[in-house]
Parts: sequence; C-alpha cells; structure tokens
Amino acid sequence: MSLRPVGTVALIGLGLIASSIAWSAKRAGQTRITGYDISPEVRETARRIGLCDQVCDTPADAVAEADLVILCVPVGAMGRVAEAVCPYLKPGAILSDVGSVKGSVIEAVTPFVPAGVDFIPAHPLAGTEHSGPEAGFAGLFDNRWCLIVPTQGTRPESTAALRAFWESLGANVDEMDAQHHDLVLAVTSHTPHLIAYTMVGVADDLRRVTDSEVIKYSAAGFRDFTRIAASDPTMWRDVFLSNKEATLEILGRFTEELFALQRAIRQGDGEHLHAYFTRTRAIRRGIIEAGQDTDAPDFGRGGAARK
Ligand SMILES: NC(=O)C1=CN([C@@H]2O[C@H](COP(=O)(O)OP(=O)(O)OC[C@H]3O[C@@H](n4cnc5c(N)ncnc54)[C@H](O)[C@@H]3O)[C@@H](O)[C@H]2O)C=CC1
Ligand SMILES: O=C(O)C(=O)Cc1ccc(O)cc1
Repeated sequence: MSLRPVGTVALIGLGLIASSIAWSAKRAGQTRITGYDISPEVRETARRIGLCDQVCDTPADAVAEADLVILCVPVGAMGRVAEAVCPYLKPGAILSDVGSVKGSVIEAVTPFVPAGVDFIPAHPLAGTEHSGPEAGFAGLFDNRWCLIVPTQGTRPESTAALRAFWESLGANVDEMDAQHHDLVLAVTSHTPHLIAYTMVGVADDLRRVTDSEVIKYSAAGFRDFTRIAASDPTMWRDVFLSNKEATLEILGRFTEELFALQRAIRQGDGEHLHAYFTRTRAIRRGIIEAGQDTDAPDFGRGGAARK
C-alpha cells in the first residue's frame, strides 16, 4: 500500500475497532501507530499490551506527525474529538473515522476540518459485542467490507490511499454516499440490533414466569440475540440517536410486517406464513450462494445436504 508514503497512523479512541486496526496494521508491517484515549485507564492498558508505538496523553501529540488520523470513538463523540484534533493535523493529512453512522458524523466533523486536509469517512462492517483495548484482534477485518464515503473535494489520491490502507488490513473496500450508507445499515445492522435488544428485554421481563429456563433452554436464535444485546450501550445509544430517520423508517416497515404475521397467526392463515417463510429462506440461500456469508461454517458452501 502507499500512504504518501506509508507513515504514521493516529488512532483516537483505543477500543475494539482501534485495537483491531492497530494489530491488523502491525500484521501488515510498515505503519507506525500513535494513539490517544480520553480514559487514563484505557491509555494505561494500551501501553501495557503494546498496542501502539506511542500512546500519547493529549490528542494533539497523537496526531501531530500523522499522515492518517482515524477517529474511533462513539458516533456521538465524533464532533468533540474532531474539534480537539483538527487544529493539530499535519497539512496534507487524511482524516477518517470508523463510525457506524455516516450522515451525522459528516455533519459533526466537517466544520472543524482545516483546508489542506481531506476528510474521508469510513465504516468497517466488522465488529463484535465486546469493547475496549483488549477486545481487538488482527483478523477482524479479513474479508469484511469497509465502506468509504468520499466527501466533496476529496483528492482522488487520498481516497486511493485510504482504500489501500483498509485493504492492507484485510478488508474489501467499496464506496457509497452517506445517505445510502445510513439506510442500508439501518436495514442490515441497526434495526436488527434494536430487535435483539427488545427480544432480550422481553425475556428478562418474563424471568419470574420462566425462572432461568429462558437461558437454560436457549436455542441458537435467542442465544444470538443475547450476544448482540450485550453490545456496548454507549455506542448503540449514539447509533440510534444519530441514524434516527433511517432507523424509524425501517422500524415502521418492520412493525407493519410484524402485524401482518401476527394477524396470519391469529387467523390461522398458514398459507400466508408459509409463503412468507419461503420468500425469506430464498433470500438467505441467495446470500450464501453468492458467497457473501463468511460466517456460515457448513451451510451453503457445499452445504447441499441442508438444501
Ligand atoms: N463495536 C463494533 O462492533 C463496531 C463499532 N464501530 C464504530 O466504531 C466506533 C468505536 O467503537 P468501538 O471500538 O466498538 O468502541 P469502544 O467502546 O471499544 O471504544 C471507544 C473508545 O473511545 C474512547 N473515547 C470516548 N470518547 C472519547 C473522546 N472524546 N476522546 C478520546 N477517546 C474517547 C473510549 O474511552 C473508548 O476507549 C464507534 O463509532 C462505532 O459505531 C464500527 C464497526 C463495528
Ligand atoms: O457483532 C455483530 O454482530 C455486529 O453486528 C458488529 C458490528 C456492529 C456495528 C457495526 O457498525 C458493524 C458491525
């Protein structure tokens, strides 16, 4: 990869995503990594585990030499962090982020971006329910998408450099505009997370009735919901407050479909239920046949036995 030349990358916010970037960059070689986190405990942990070449005590020190600065904080903190780092960016540096929402981040960060710096938002579609500097690992982005959202006036060579950086971490890169990104993610990530939070909340409300049976007899579906519902509360609060419009649009559609299924169950309309489930099964199989589910261990790729 060539990052004019491969120099220093500053990571601001040293949690799951930043630590995964740091380990992945180390695996790829070449890059020098500096880092800063608002939490002294996180900075201390980052130093102890050798996450960065240099963990700095101020955002200014972390970004001063950086060719690429990546904001890895919750979406609601992006504006504050941009305000803190932007005055200290090197002329010609690239500023980027990894936030799960793009429209609100662009709105919050852009006013602080100085002339001569390209701000190129990005979003790796990879993560876990864990957070913090010890949660990251080098393979997190392997074969995952990273969506980049070039803003107006971005120099093509800066976009190419950011693309090459993410590719060096193992990701496949695509470009998308912010509004489209936020709608797509509302469907594929944000609303599913909200549904998981709700389902686990419902089970918890019923715990006096079910005692611990819900956990004891959890089939895979509910287990997956509990994993997702264990995700970081600050991060997800910010995601929903920042992607309000698209999430509400998708939730509205979801509720309508849910009511239709509820009515079919009440009315004993098996035909409706069967047709619906047949349609959704075809969607899952289409994803697997297109080779787009890298998590499917045995189903799909050669999994004809289960078709
Ligand atoms: N967790 C996930 O699965 C994914 C998260 N993202 C996005 O990546 C970003 C970071 O998420 P994680 O790494 O999971 O979070 P995390 O909770 O593991 O780490 C965030 C870090 O930011 C620090 N921080 C908060 N405010 C700060 C400030 N003002 N200045 C400096 N540091 C500050 C916190 O102390 C914390 O260490 C979020 O915007 C999230 O939407 C993107 C893809 C996946
Ligand atoms: O852990 C999971 O299942 C995830 O969905 C991880 C994730 C969370 C947030 C993102 O913006 C992207 C990926």
